Amino acid sequence: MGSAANHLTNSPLHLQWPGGPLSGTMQLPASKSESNRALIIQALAGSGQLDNLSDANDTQLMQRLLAAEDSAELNAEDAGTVMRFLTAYLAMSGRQTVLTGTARMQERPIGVLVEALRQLGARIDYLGQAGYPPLRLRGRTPQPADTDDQPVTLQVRGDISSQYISALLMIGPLLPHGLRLRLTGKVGSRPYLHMTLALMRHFGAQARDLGVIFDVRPQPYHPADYTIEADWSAASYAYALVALALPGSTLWLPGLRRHSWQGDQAIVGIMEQLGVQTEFREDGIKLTQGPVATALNHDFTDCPDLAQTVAVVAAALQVPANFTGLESLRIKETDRIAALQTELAKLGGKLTDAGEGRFVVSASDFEVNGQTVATYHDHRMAMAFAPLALRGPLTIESPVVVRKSFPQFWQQLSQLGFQLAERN
Ligand SMILES: O=C(O)C1=C[C@@H](OP(=O)(O)O)[C@@H](O)[C@H](O)C1
Ligand SMILES: C=C(OP(=O)(O)O)C(=O)O
Repeated sequence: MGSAANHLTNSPLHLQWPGGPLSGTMQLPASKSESNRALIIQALAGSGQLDNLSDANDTQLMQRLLAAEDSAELNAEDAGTVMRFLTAYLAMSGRQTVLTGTARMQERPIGVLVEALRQLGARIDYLGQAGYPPLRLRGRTPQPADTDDQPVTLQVRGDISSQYISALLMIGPLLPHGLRLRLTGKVGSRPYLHMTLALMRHFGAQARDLGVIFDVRPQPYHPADYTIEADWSAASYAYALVALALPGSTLWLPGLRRHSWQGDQAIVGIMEQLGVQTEFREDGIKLTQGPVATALNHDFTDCPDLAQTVAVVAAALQVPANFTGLESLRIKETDRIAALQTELAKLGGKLTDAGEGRFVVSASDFEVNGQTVATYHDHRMAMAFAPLALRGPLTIESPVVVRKSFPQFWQQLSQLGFQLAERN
């Protein structure tokens, strides 16, 4: 399918729902988080078959850069996992290269990871602002710790991005005596750390969460096969569709598992309160409608990527909501708090900073009537707002942004019956 049919362009995309309940199947992409971990671990483990790798740009990019790892410069674009996981992988293998990314990536911090890798002997320079990409990797000097028989213990902040910790964990089995990470601060996105450990163990490593300490033994990976699960973060947009659609709407989502390694499966419980029921079947889940709660409270510390979807649905359904754990949203593809505030306001919704980490979602006259939603180079802005087209005509700017995690997103909406037209 070419990019024109998928609307992977910068022309604003006009969305309209012809009316009536929604039903059908949404084919989800594979999890980019699982895919990108499996690719790094496979590169360290040797052969083994990875099935259902994501077609997301973040994963295609990881594959391309791993295949080109001897290049003088590698561009991780806007992919956080690619930037962070490759930094650790390449630094530990002593590569000399430059790792860069988009202008936004150059504003996303990486100092915690670089500092930890330096303690493991990696020689890394900042080519721009200290603490941010681009980075020059200049090989690795073996550290005295390599000759002790104790694992290296590093203290790592857990309150900026869990991706630094995942990146370090995955190289742990290669260190002569393993690695111990002592996490400090409020640890965000912890389920992503457990996904990392689960995949590492699948490929033969010994790695455990001991609470404050994560412990990786110096046991090498072995090759294994793995089939990537469908993406629960992407599933959140299907939940939003069912929450916003007329009574009697249903959706079938193949490829999601009851026992998932993805923390964004938390969408099941959150959306139950916003009127979506989940039925697990052997090969996927069926979404149907149910009662809507009168209010919603949720802490997004463990599942930051769901916050935009849930904020938009709560505002549209006029369910007053209290959110906490949104700290990391300001350093993602855009400042997601600011982006949500601006775009919800166009529709009559509000995201108010109530202080001490609490945000309130509210809406008085929420109406979708032809507004244009800006996307700020953020796939999740496009996909979180698009389901509102069930409530009225809507235009999404720069629909191409979805390619980061869900390149078939617009095609899937079209197959469900949405009318899509590019505006120039
Ligand atoms: O490890 C991962 O695959 C991810 C971790 C999370 O980032 P943070 O740890 O920076 O919150 C999440 O937001 C991102 O989309 C994917
Ligand atoms: C934050 C995200 O990705 P990353 O940090 O990997 O760029 C995301 O996909 O929402």
